[in-house]
Amino acid sequence: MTTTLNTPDVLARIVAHKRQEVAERRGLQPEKLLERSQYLDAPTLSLRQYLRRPELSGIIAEFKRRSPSKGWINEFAPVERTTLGYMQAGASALSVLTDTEFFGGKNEDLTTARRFNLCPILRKDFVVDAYQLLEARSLGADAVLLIASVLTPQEIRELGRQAQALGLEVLLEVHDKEELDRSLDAAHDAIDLVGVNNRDLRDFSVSLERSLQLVEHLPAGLGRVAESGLRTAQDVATLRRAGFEGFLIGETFMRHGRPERACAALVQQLRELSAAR
Ligand SMILES: O=C(O)c1ccccc1NCC(=O)[C@H](O)[C@H](O)COP(=O)(O)O
Repeated sequence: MTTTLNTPDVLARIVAHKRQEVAERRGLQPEKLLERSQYLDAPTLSLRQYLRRPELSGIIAEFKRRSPSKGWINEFAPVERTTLGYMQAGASALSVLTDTEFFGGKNEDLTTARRFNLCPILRKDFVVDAYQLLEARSLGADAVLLIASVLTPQEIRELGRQAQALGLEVLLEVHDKEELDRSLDAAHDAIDLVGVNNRDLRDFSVSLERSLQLVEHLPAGLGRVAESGLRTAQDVATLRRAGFEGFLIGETFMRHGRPERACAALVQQLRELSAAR
């Protein structure tokens, strides 16, 4: 059974479910077992550095089957063909949603993407416990998301440090300046990239203005990522001109019967836009 939500406390419900899920998973697969993964000895790839490679588009292409706001987006897209196609289309990195209850993903989606691609992979999930960091590493992820609105600054610092100690990069997600300031004050060194989420989780509306207003406050040393609601090459070009290096795009691609082709078309339009400048 999966869940679609349109209530203001969507994140609270996701997080409550996640805590329960982590407790169950720890019972089934304790840390000792996760530590046996082949990926723990393999080096990780830097998302921050890949986003700065000038020959790449900066796009982090997301594998997202469903969402709390939209329900099913693309139930049947195969992970192998889609993620490999994203990278062949010119994406810089991948994001894989592993949450099952609300997003229809699974851990195996990430390991499948890992087997087929040599690029940074962000494990997109709702981290509330250090167990999930080791789990992310054991699945072959290179980076994890920490969401400022569901963690205290101290939790961000602790989880961020533990992630980095495992070789993972940390993408901190913020919605406004207040979340940004309190997280940076407590945990600057435990963060590698900052993502501004354009989606208002109270009503699910999206506005790129959120990113455009916050970009000047993002520290230059950290990777800068615009997240959610990006639809066109023009959106990406506008955000790039404003100072962003990374562009996280899910639904725009996944809505298409062949998501990788939608990604290729957008990358091509982006090339045409920069050639015309
Ligand atoms: O996508 C949602 O409806 C959503 C609801 C509640 C919490 C998180 C949610 N999305 C997770 C994401 O961060 C997005 O998948 C990601 O930024 C890509 O967004 P989009 O391009 O708009 O699919």
